[in-house]
Amino acid sequence: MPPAGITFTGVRVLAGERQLLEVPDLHLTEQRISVIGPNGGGKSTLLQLMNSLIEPSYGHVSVNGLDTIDAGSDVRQQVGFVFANPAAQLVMPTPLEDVELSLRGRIKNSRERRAAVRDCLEHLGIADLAERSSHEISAGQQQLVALATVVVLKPRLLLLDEPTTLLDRVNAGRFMHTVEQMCTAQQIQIVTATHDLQLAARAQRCLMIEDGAISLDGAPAEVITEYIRRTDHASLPA
Ligand SMILES: Nc1ncnc2c1ncn2[C@@H]1O[C@H](COP(=O)(O)OP(=O)(O)OP(=O)(O)O)[C@@H](O)[C@H]1O
Repeated sequence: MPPAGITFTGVRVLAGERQLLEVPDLHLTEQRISVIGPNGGGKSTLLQLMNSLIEPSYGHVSVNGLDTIDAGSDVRQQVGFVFANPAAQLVMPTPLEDVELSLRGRIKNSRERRAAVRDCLEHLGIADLAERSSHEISAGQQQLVALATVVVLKPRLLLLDEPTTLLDRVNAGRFMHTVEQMCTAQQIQIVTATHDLQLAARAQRCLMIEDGAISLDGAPAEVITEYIRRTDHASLPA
């Protein structure tokens, strides 16, 4: 059995001469991890390294024992990515067709494929949306459909990059509750980058990233308290 979790070893990401992120040594095995920190700190860069959307300039990232460069396509099969804006992930007229599109390469038989789609929508509590217009459903519903297009592929790791930015508090809470229930049931690891500190507090481990480095790493309550302390101070007018 390959080692579970995500490992960073001697990782540096450069854009030209500029260093965007440095992660010398990190091993993430907790089921729910949150990543917080100021704009431009490097949260999205960290997530994108985990599904080989970005390759490290130095060092290695591995997911469940697979190197993200040497085994990039295998890693992408294990990793699902949900972005802030669901509209970027929904391209078909209806949720049913969008989720089915994800499965085209996996299940050739159309009846089996439809059944798998309906099953997934059912699990996420959005079966009633299957044939609605994707453009007419609410932002919260669209985000659940975007999630469905990813989880129908049964990833082992789910990366959420500011997934509740466009949602109100009630829908944000519902969305994360659905994600957490499903991921716990299916043993999917979740890494969530977010500015929503209530959401970040729901994780088992929290990383704070600023200026391209992990500055705090530990229990969410402690990391978040320290983040608030530092930023309260910084946000006071001179
Ligand atoms: N393709 C790129 N080329 C050059 N620089 C980039 C690129 N992508 C991101 N950066 C820079 O890398 C740094 C980290 O950006 P990143 O998007 O990871 O931060 P973030 O913490 O997710 O920010 P935010 O909270 O604003 O989404 C920023 O300085 C950004 O300008």
